[in-house]
Amino acid sequence: MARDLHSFWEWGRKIVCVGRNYAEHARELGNPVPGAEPLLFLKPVSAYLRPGFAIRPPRYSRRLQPEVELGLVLAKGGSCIPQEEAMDYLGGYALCLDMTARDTQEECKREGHPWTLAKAFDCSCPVSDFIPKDMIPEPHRLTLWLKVNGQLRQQGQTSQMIFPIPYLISYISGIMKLEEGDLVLTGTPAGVSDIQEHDELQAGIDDLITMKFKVESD
Ligand SMILES: O=C([O-])CC(=O)C(=O)O
Ligand SMILES: [Mg+2]
Repeated sequence: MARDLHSFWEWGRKIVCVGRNYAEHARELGNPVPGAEPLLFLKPVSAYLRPGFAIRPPRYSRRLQPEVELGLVLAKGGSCIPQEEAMDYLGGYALCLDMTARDTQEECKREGHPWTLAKAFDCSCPVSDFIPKDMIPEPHRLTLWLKVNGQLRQQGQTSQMIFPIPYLISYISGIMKLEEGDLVLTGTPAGVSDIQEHDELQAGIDDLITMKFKVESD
């Protein structure tokens, strides 16, 4: 039986993240722009954080950065989904932050280690309410934005994605089965920057949806 996607973070199965899907962001970190294939990594479902709860930086990082991203919520599962059918597998969207311990990520890159410590810690996936698919008829014509303490830090158009949504669903499902309730983060536009304790983050998709999170450490 189909489950209620409005609470997908409570029962969803996995979070698949796409990296460097906006050329300008890849360049701002001095990374190569992906060639033929997207860059993928995973977050566990324990990374989910809902508005009302504070973002708590991991103890080993001094440079925490939010990345505003469009999330895709799967309504049904499949393997090797053809691009032409990919949108039928989508149930809707969510606004997400891919919280990144940038100093840890730089060390992982230097050492050739996986990004788990940099990307998969508790609180590393703040997520908005579920947005049903029919509320976003043109997902490649959205503006994603992020303000820190009221100041605009990131603003980007989903039209700038290197790999568009149907391609991503098809590509990922050819590697790992996508399941109902899975979330796909589609990468962040340019403008990432450090945040500090007590900062207030506000992110949005145009004026369609917005969410707020405070940064606290204990
Ligand atoms: O850490 C990175 O820059 C890769 C990434 O997640 C993104 O591009 O959204
Ligand atoms: Mg990201």
